[in-house]
Amino acid sequence: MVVAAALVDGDGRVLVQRRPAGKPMAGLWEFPGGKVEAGELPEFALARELEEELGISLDPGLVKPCAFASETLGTKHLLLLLYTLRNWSGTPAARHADALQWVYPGELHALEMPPADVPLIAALEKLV
Ligand SMILES: Nc1nc2c([nH]c(=O)n2[C@H]2C[C@H](O)[C@@H](COP(=O)(O)OP(=O)(O)OP(=O)(O)O)O2)c(=O)[nH]1
Repeated sequence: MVVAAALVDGDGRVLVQRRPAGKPMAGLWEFPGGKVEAGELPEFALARELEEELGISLDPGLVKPCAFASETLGTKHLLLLLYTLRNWSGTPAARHADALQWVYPGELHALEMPPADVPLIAALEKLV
């Protein structure tokens, strides 16, 4: 199970990051996040991952469920839970990704994203 967040700024743009060389799906744009560890609540896993990947801190109670994807990836099955987040502390910085960008949800269609993310764009367009 993987949790990810669309950080939403005051203009209604969302943050995406580019997966670095050496990782599966390198070069694709994704929502910051990562795997939920055993015994961890999803919202706390998300707060941990966003601290590690972006250097921001957040209240796990303030993330809002947005959509999910269920997709077979090679020999594994991915359950991806996407949340939105509008309040956090700190300025996001690319600690793991090789680039960050803020885009309007409609602009996500033009980015190369993992297959599981593509159906999530429509949900974000409605919610943001
Ligand atoms: N973070 C994130 N992962 C995604 C998205 N879409 C998608 O298919 N994935 C997949 C890619 C990976 O197979 C998996 C996330 O694993 P990861 O390896 O990036 O996560 P992690 O940060 O826990 O990584 P690591 O410690 O194993 O390096 O979910 C997305 O939008 N965001």
